[in-house]
Amino acid sequence: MACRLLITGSNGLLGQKLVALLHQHSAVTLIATSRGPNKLAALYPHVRFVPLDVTSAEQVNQVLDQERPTHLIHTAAMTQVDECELNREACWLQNVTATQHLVAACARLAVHLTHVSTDFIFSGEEGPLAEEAVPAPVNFYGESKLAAELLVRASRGPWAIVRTVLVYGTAHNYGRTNIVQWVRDSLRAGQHIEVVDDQFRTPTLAEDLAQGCWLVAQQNATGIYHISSSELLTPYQMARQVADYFGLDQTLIERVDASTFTQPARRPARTGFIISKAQRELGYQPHSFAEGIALLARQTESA
Ligand SMILES: NC(=O)C1=CN([C@@H]2O[C@H](COP(=O)(O)OP(=O)(O)OC[C@H]3O[C@@H](n4cnc5c(N)ncnc54)[C@H](O)[C@@H]3O)[C@@H](O)[C@H]2O)C=CC1
Repeated sequence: MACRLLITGSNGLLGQKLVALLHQHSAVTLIATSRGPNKLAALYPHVRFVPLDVTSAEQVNQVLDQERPTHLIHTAAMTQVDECELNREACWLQNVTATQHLVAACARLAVHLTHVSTDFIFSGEEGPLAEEAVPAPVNFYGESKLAAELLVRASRGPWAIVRTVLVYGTAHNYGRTNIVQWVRDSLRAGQHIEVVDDQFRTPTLAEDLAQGCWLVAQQNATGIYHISSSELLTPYQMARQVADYFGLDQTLIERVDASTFTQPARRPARTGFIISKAQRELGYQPHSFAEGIALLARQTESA
């Protein structure tokens, strides 16, 4: 299938992984878009880049009219949960209003839209969750992402929603850490860390999420898909695996409850996904957390 794929948020973690996955694909013409300058210009000079702030309806329409994609993967979002809680207007604009613009433009031009969503639309009482589970967000980020989902689901055009969980990975010029590097670097520095053992997630390797989004777009799949790993782990269990892999001092890791931390936004306790629909229908096959650690080690350890 020849496809013109437009990616929003191409400077972000998932956006970068999608570009890395698809930049040499013979059947794909990539159009990377992002707010601000292209962070991938030096790495992938042959990939077309168009600046796009998705909160502007005018820019969205202009870029889609000009680029005429057949598929669009919408990764751009305000993703920092506490920031969303504290700055609700900006969060709504970036997560909901922007999605509204994209839904309208994609429906108008019959572009297949893959929208990326989150486990944080759920209350976290009964994970792991299947696609049919009933959403009930416990924080503003979750509310905004649920509102965006509802806009996508009401679209007259072809749409899919990929929900994911606790994404970890490394990206170029990215400035944010992840659970694997945070634990490794803290323990290497001899720092004591407190890690929660009463929240459950199925952590997602960023490369797997990119693969899942691509499988959806490539197959013109429609509907909702849960894309993560299949291992339900607490951050404490993840930290122990990281320490084990790198041969670091486990006694520096203190097991705590989430109530130890005061954070602006509440976190759902038990999410994590059942991914059998994506495995069965799309052929999605995620890495284990142990494999993800090993991959990240290869990407980030100096020789
Ligand atoms: N990272 C995680 O643990 C999880 C992420 N998700 C979802 O996955 C998707 C991708 O997340 P990540 O790549 O990890 O996030 P990220 O924060 O690394 O990337 C998001 C990108 O969107 C860009 N962006 C924000 N507002 C924009 C605008 N108005 N116009 C253009 N670009 C804009 C940001 O600058 C950033 O580069 C998001 O929809 C997020 O809600 C869902 C669950 C967990």
